[in-house]
Amino acid sequence: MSEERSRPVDPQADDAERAAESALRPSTLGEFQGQPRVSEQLGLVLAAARNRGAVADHVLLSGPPGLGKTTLAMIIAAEMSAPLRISSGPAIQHAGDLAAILSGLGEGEVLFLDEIHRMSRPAEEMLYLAMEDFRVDVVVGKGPGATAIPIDIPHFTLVGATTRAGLLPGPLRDRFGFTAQLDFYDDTALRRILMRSATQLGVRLSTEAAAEIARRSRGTPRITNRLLRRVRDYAQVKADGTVSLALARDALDLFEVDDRGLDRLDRGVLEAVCARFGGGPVGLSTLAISVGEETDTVEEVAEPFLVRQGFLMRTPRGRVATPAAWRHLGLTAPVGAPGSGDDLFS
Ligand SMILES: Nc1ncnc2c1ncn2[C@@H]1O[C@H](COP(=O)(O)OP(=O)(O)OP(=O)(O)O)[C@@H](O)[C@H]1O
Repeated sequence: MSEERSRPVDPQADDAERAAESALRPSTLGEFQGQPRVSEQLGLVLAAARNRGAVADHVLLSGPPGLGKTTLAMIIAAEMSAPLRISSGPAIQHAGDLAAILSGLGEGEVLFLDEIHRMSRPAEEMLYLAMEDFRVDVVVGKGPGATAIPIDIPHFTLVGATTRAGLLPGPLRDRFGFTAQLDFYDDTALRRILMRSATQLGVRLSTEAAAEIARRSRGTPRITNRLLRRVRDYAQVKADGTVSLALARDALDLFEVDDRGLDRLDRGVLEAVCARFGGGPVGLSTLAISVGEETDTVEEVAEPFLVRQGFLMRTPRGRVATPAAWRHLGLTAPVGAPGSGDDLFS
């Protein structure tokens, strides 16, 4: 398990966690919380396909990890009463891998390709034809004598998922009939997810405790459910299993997730910028050394959330703490420092 993977606020999951998650997945669009626009649009697309007796258009789901792409793929298959096949871009390195998957599909099935942006180029080109004409060209032979034999494949719905829609080549993006960009969830949606998951797990959760866990979940259902499991563990060991507000706070404090969802790494980065570098600007590599982490970890794991929360700015001269960062740490910015009120923020 990597260092980041052991963070309670890591938006990614390993296989063991995915298995634990499967019990908590909503199975219908009605149960899927949040993302109201995506839900409504997708509901319409699927209902229209059902009414026509046709397979649904190909769907592209994009957004950060843990926001529900896999869950939506499962819901699409369930709503279309179709079996779901699951594969991923990294598993398809040769066009032949994809040809095998496609020719093994049944009529109307849903194929979920996670991390579709990581598929190999030849496989991607095969997918264009498959998506458009439900056909694959299998190349037989080599060199000048090679011939492409067209093979019809069943009509299917491709659900592609990517964390980086911008990395998808235009021709692939254009072949999806419906594209949904998933956004971070608001606290109301996360609270609803929590109340449902708590019922599923047999945890008695007060509404105040749910609000507290939601607030610390970084807008990500995966983190919400993980924090709930840890709070549940704490409640089972330290109390009678009932989760009150005070108990939720104690549990989350123990796991070092603060009241805005920052963990030890995030706070370490902010504290370094403020306390050691006077609020910045400080260069990425200096910052990484001062918190004892790799630059990649600081840049890819901690910073995106800190920037999104308005605690940190990336400037051409380096990282700079905002007034909100000083306030969050309970520190006062020295006069003249970024974030002190008499500088660029004032
Ligand atoms: N809208 C939602 N309502 C209820 N639960 C949700 C919702 N979205 C996600 N979840 C829960 O969050 C967890 C993670 O969701 P999911 O695996 O679908 O995310 P993902 O976007 O596919 O992540 P990754 O990109 O890492 O594959 C699951 O346990 C799922 O049940």
